Amino acid sequence: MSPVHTLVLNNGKKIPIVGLGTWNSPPGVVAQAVKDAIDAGYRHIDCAHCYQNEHEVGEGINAKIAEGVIKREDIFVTSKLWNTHHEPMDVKPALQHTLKQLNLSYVDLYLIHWPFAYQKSDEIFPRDSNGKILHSRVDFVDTYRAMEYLVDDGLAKSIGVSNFNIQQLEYILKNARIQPVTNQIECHPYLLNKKLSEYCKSKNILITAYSPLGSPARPWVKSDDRVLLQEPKLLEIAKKHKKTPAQILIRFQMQLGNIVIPKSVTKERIISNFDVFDFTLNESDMNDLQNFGYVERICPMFEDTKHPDYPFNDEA
Ligand SMILES: NC(=O)C1=CN([C@@H]2O[C@H](COP(=O)(O)OP(=O)(O)OC[C@H]3O[C@@H](n4cnc5c(N)ncnc54)[C@H](OP(=O)(O)O)[C@@H]3O)[C@@H](O)[C@H]2O)C=CC1
Ligand SMILES: O=C1CO[C@H](CO)[C@@H](O)[C@@H]1O
Repeated sequence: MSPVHTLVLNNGKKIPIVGLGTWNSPPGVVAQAVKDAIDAGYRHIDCAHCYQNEHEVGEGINAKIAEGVIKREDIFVTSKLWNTHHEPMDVKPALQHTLKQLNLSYVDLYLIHWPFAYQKSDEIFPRDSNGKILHSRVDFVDTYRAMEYLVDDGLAKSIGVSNFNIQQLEYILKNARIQPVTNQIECHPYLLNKKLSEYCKSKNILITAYSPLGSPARPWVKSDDRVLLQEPKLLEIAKKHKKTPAQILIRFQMQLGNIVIPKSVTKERIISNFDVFDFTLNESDMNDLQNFGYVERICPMFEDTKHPDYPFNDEA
């Protein structure tokens, strides 16, 4: 097995650069995907309560621990606090529920999934009788303080945030006792998030890039007929390096200095998406990949735009 390629978080802990995404990975399929990923060399799995498959993800991880392929400490497991559990008193029970689902005693990283809160509910998207999402106001610094206690308790080795904008990060940093180690955000050539990335870099907060392949399973948000994985310039770069377009997009994130979490439940893709350590994109490739122009946000959470903590009102 080749060495695990890692970056160092601002608390000195290591995080494997390439992780397996699990959103939209169906129960009945995802446990095998996790096992295939671990066999292929992945040592980082990105999960979330709202993906509703943590039980099966845990099955995959624990099967590989039981087989002796990995030990618990060899694998980096991330989960995320969902919007319905932002009240400080709900934070620890939410992680305890996730740990029970995963059948693990700690996560390596726990993130606030979004800065905005929904009303407490067992539903992922609680709605009123008109179908409108039931928002609530919880100061996310209060939520974050409850996250800090999870580190004290040893239930989460590191904590961080996801989908936070610069102002929201500044507010966290002003009040944090434990620095967030990462901001997990959408990042790919159609949405580079340059200002936010530069800000995070200046604060020693790593970017974890989600939807790095342009999330092709979300055609419903596309108002344009451009498909990232089929961009002519990307195909040209892939041909030149004898790599797949997906491998180029993953390598692109790595060379930006980001953690990257491509999702797949297809064994061949899981394997090939990890085969990204034996080539380098040159400066001109990197520039070309940063010149596609903004197309659109793949994960805009349109139903939440009126929430005062919605993060994307003044950034592209
Ligand atoms: N914090 C947040 O708010 C968010 C976090 N995330 C995280 O990031 C992960 C990745 O983002 P996601 O939105 O899933 O999108 P990705 O950009 O990772 O794309 C995943 C899709 O691409 C397909 N695919 C995978 N590999 C290849 C390949 N080599 N060639 C062609 N198609 C491929 C997959 O299909 P198949 O599985 O059928 O192979 C799947 O449909 C998520 O799974 C989740 O863990 C995502 C969105 C928001
Ligand atoms: O992580 C995520 C995956 O996609 C979901 C649906 O768009 C989002 O709600 C969530 O943030």
